[in-house]
Amino acid sequence: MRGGAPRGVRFGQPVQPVMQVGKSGDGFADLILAALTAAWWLLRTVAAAVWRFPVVTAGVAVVAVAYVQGEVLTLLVVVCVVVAALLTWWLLRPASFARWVAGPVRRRIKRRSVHRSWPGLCERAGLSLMEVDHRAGGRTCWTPGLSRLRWISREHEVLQGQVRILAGQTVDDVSAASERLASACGARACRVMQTSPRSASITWLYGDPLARPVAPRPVPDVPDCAAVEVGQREDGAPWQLRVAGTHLLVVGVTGAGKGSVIWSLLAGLAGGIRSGVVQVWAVDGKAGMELTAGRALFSRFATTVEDGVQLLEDAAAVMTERAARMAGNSRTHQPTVEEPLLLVLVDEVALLTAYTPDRKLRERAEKALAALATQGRAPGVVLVAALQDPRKEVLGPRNLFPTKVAMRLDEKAQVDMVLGEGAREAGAHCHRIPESMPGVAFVKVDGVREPVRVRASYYSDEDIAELAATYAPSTVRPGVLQVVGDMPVTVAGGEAA
Ligand SMILES: Nc1ncnc2c1ncn2[C@@H]1O[C@H](COP(=O)(O)OP(=O)(O)OP(=O)(O)O)[C@@H](O)[C@H]1O
Repeated sequence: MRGGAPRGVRFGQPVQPVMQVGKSGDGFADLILAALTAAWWLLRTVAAAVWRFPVVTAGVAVVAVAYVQGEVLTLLVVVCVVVAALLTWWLLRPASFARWVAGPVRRRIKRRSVHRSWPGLCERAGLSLMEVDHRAGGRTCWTPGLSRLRWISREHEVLQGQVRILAGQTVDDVSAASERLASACGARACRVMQTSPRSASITWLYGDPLARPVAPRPVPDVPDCAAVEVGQREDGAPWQLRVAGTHLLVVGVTGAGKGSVIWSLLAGLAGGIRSGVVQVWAVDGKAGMELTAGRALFSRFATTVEDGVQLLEDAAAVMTERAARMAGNSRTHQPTVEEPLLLVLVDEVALLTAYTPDRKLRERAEKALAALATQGRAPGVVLVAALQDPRKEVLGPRNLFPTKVAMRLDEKAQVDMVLGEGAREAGAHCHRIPESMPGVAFVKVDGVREPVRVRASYYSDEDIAELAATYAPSTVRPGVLQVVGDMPVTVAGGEAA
């Protein structure tokens, strides 16, 4: 059994002592052995105390030295002066005291307490494995190793470490215990993310950087379509969304903040919209209520179901024509002014599919959406769809969206419906997002096991108006895909062809 014992284990606790004292039958030898054992125990205990409680042991040492030197009074005066100075600081400047004294001390205590209690935590959370040595008659309790424990965000109190999982365990086992690990450590949440087949990063979140609205990000002149910054992640890092070579589905009940994801995305791409490297065709099934404010950013805009379906079919035609041209030459589309990345944005897509009474229109919309979702990625035609109701009969090709954003949802069963099976178990509690936190969501990207909690930047009506006024696409350019009237055409010699 020991041969198969897990490698990389950092904590191993023998539960039953294997070494036995007093079997030699020689009284003097037994005495020496007992004295050596006692000395070894004392040495280990003192070393452990110094290692575990350095401040306390240093304090005891200082008091002992002062006592020996006969300077106890001087020490008392020094201690009183330091305490008085700290008290005055705390009373006069509580914020700077919290920043420079209380915060670091609290974080240090918390980090050490998590590190120290980790073996016990693992045992209570069912993450330990018991190994029985039948020959020696002992048992050893193995717990997953915890290393590199550090605060990755002091401001938001995010503590992260690396867990080396035991042979016979999976990262899912650690994920399943994450809620217990969070409450045992007094954290708001605990997230587990696989980093290699045998290890995972474990993050305890004490503060919540998403508790307050996230301010809009600066608009880059040249957008990075592989990582558009649209908000903040719960670990304090920026939330970046891939746009090129993917499709994005945003789902949430009314008022969940789907609009903020859309506006954040448009703002992140605005530099490209102005230069013409990105083109946005938008459909607002709610008669333009949501998107009209950004009308100037769109090369094409539909506010009725008929126009919306036509727009989707035209986008599918552009996609087919590009794909035919690219066949045999290139497999990835490089956005240029001549052939921009085409973002097809559909707000409340259900109005074109499930809620349209006209069966023919519905079928045309479903066909165009399915074509865009299945073939649009390579030729640079990206579908971004927002939806309130995640049921399959409302939007069929949900699984064809590699990036899914689930905002506040009504029922917990809807979480896996949007993000895929196992997402709720992995911590995506969209049904628990409070109404008071619009813009908060869980994002799941295909190929990444764990959903990530995020909040989109908030754009006020004034921000949107300014965005539209500043970043509207430049006018007609020769040889460029343009929309004239309501039709996409390539303009020759600066005039509509
Ligand atoms: N990221 C955000 N941060 C702070 N507040 C937000 C955010 N997003 C939205 N809100 C607030 O929530 C309200 C509702 O947002 P929004 O209209 O985007 O929701 P929605 O999901 O699009 O709803 P509907 O489906 O009914 O259009 C907004 O008026 C705004 O006040």
